[in-house]
Amino acid sequence: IVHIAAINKDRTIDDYQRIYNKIAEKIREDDEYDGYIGYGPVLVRLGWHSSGTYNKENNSGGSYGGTYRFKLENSDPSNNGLQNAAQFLDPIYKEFNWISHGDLYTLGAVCAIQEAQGPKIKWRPGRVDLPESATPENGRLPDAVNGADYVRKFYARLRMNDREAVALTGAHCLGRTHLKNSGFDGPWGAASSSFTNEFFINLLNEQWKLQKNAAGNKQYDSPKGYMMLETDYALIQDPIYLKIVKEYANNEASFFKDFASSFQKLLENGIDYPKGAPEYIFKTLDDQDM
Ligand code: HEM
Ligand SMILES: CCOC(=O)c1cnc2ccccc2c1N
Repeated sequence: IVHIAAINKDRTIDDYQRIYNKIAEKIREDDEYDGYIGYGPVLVRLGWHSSGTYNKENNSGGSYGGTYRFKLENSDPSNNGLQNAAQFLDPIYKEFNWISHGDLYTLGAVCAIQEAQGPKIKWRPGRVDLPESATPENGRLPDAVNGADYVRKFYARLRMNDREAVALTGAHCLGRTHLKNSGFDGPWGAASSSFTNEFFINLLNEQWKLQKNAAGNKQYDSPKGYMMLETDYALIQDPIYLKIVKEYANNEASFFKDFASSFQKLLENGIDYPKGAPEYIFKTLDDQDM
C-alpha cells in the first residue's frame, strides 16, 4: 500500500495556524471537561490512536486515510472515550471542512501537546480521506496488561526503537485512565494537563504495588494516589528501558527532543511526502500573545 501526501498549493501555514488557534482557544474555553483536566489529553490520544493502527509489514493503517471517522474504527473497544475528542473537533471540521480528517486528528494532537507547554512538534499536511473500505480491522492498538517483550514488539510494528518507545509512553504524563473506558482507574487527584517528564519521575520515585482495581484488572498503585499500567511499569522492569527512563527523569530537555521526533514519526507512519512538501511549526497562543 502506498499513501502519497497530497500537497494543497492553495493552503499556507496561515490557514493551518488558524485551525490550530481555533482548537487551542476551544481547549482553553472548554476547561471543565473530565474534572477540569480539559480536552488536551484525549485529543493527544485521538491523534495517537488514529496513527497507532499502522503496520510496517504491509504499510497499512496509520493516520493517512482518516478512517477513525468510520464506525468500524471508532467503535473499537480500544478507542472507548475518544468519541469526546471527535465531538470536540466536529465544529472545527464544519468551519474548516477543506482539511482532511487525518490532518485534523493529528493537528489536534500537536496543538494539545504544544498548548500543554510540551515541545514544538513539526507537522506536515497532506493526508487524504480514504473510503470506509480502507478502515483497518480492530485489534491493532496495544493492550495495557503486558510486559516489556510485548511493548518492544508492539512498538517495532510502528518502526519505533527502544528510545522512541520510552519517549512516546511519556505522554502518559497527561490525563488519566477511566474505568468506563479501559477498565483502569486513576491517577486520583494527580492527573495533569501539563506536558512534563513527571511520568518518568513517578515511575522511579513512587512505591508501586500491583493490585486488582474495581474492574478486576491489574494495575500498579502508589500510596500517593498515582497509578501505572503494566505496560508503563514494564519500562522500569526491563534494564534497557530503565536506563532511558532514568535519562528522561533527569533531563526533561532530552525527553522533549526525543518525544517531538518520535511523535512526528508516529503521526506520519505510512505516508510518502514528495520532495519539498511543506513542514510547519505552529506558534502557541502564548507565542502570539493570545
Ligand atoms: C503500550 C502502549 C500504550 C498502552 C497500552 C496505552 C494504554 C492506555 C490506556 C488504557 C489509557 C486509559 C484510557 C481511558 O481509560 O480513558 C491511556 C490513556 C492515554 N494514553 Fe496511552 N497507552 C499507550 C501508549 C500511548 C502513547 C504512545 C501515547 C501518546 C504518544 C498515549 C497517550 C495517552 C493519553 C494522552 C492518555 C490520557 C487520555 C485521557 O485522559 O482521556 N498512550 N493509554
Ligand atoms: C504524571 C501522573 O500520571 C501518571 O503517572 C500516569 C501513568 N500512567 C498513565 C496511563 C494512562 C493514562 C494516564 C496515566 C498517567 N497519568
